[in-house]
Amino acid sequence: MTEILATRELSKSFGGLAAVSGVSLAVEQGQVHCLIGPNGAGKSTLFKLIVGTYPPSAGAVLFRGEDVTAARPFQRVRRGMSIKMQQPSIFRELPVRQNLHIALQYHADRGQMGEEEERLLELLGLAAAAETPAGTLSHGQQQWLEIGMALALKPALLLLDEPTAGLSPEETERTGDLILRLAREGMTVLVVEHDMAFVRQVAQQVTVLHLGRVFARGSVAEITADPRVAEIYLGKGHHHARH
Ligand SMILES: Nc1ncnc2c1ncn2[C@@H]1O[C@H](COP(=O)(O)OP(=O)(O)OP(=O)(O)O)[C@@H](O)[C@H]1O
Repeated sequence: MTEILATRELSKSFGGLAAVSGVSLAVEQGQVHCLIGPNGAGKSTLFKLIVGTYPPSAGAVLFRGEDVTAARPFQRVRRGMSIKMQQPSIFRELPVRQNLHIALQYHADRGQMGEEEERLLELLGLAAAAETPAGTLSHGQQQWLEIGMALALKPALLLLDEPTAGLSPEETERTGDLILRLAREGMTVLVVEHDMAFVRQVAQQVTVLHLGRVFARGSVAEITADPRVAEIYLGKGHHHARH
């Protein structure tokens, strides 16, 4: 197995607070890797360190064998990271197809754009909504469109920050189906997620963060059987895993 992404002893402090401390994480090529943990565990901060939103206080980020710790977000994207953040980035007034068209301009060659649009529309389950303004789609459909725009960049690694936030259980399961389909096609995916049903559906590897550190790692079966993991979710002062 080859690592596509690794962090080495990565840390980030805000003032006196160590949001992420000494996190070493390895994402294997072709796997769906989920990053979980109770509220405040440091998941979003770690994600932002990986994509380059924040510089780390210490440690390194390695992507496809290169040290990208000092690389800007757009440089990481150019090297093959594609990111769906929580904040929407679709063009709401434009039809779904046009959104994909814009995202594809960076990668698809002109002759293939139409074909790629159709492939993505079908993959996302949005073929019937192709001419609908993106802003009028359901929340779930908007999330899928966002994933499609990230996919249009033909990434080596797809990074998703809480792709099921605010979705119904049905929409969550469909999102899981989409991720599984991408995984079967060989995509590597790193997902920050709260929803354990979704994690069970998609994850091959799970890393549990707690208080900024790696608390546990393993397969879904190993993580869900670990009583220490259950304890941190139920611990006083923490919220339960959502849903
Ligand atoms: N920009 C910031 N400035 C100061 N403190 C921050 C900042 N971002 C995060 N923190 C703090 O760092 C810790 C980790 O937060 P982070 O958002 O990474 O956790 P999380 O696991 O993503 O939580 P959630 O599940 O609630 O999204 C928290 O104590 C948070 O308050």
